[in-house]
Amino acid sequence: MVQIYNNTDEINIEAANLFIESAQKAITAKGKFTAVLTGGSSPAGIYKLLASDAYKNKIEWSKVFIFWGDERWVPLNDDLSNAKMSYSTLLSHVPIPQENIFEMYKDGVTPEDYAVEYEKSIRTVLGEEGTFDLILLGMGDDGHTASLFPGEAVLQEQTKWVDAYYLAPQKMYRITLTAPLINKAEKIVVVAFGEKKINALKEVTTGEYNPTLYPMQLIKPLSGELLFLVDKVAAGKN
Ligand SMILES: O=C(O)C(O)[C@@H](O)[C@H](O)[C@H](O)COP(=O)(O)O
Repeated sequence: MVQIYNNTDEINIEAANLFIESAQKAITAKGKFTAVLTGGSSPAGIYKLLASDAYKNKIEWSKVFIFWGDERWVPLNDDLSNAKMSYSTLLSHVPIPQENIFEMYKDGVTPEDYAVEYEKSIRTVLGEEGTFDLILLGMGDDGHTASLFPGEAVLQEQTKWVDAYYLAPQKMYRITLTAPLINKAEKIVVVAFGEKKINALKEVTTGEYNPTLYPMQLIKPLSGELLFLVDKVAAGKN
């Protein structure tokens, strides 16, 4: 479902509310909340809101487990690191135990080996079903999501939950959750705003099925819910 908002602030409030709602529901039902954060620039406003006094006290952070949808294979103090951005805007400001945070990068190992290790961590926390309570995703101007980029072999992956590969156009390794794992989630929230997203959003939501070109089309939850929170600019209504 695509929900259209007037501006980014409204999207941030809705996404933060959905995060709180999912967290409270999961913690009441099973004593823990498993969430996946997205990288890119779009979620910073959501994270800052969640870290604000009005929001952060609504969550029992000791029962929250944080993973990422994807990561650029760079050290945690690099400005390109999705984890670095998530710490500076959210995780450093809330009382979450460090052992509940699963960064998608580790010094001294190869990205491929770490993908295997990361999948093990997911299985340990989530069990063999691999159902995250909430996955936040962004969408690139080209229709990629997480590090599922157009034309890359990772789009074909059916077995692995986590994969790592060299993304030649960006000259860097990427590590990413795969579509089959993402699709097991209870709720998937995609955030997209601004003019640059107009074409991708249109192709992904109303165009022909061509996930090689628009990988976001691979995101089709098995039994969960998929929500696009977009502004009217991205929706082409301005
Ligand atoms: O690390 C990344 O690059 C991502 O997680 C990526 O999939 C991102 O979400 C989109 O590229 C949208 O990025 P923006 O939010 O910056 O538009």
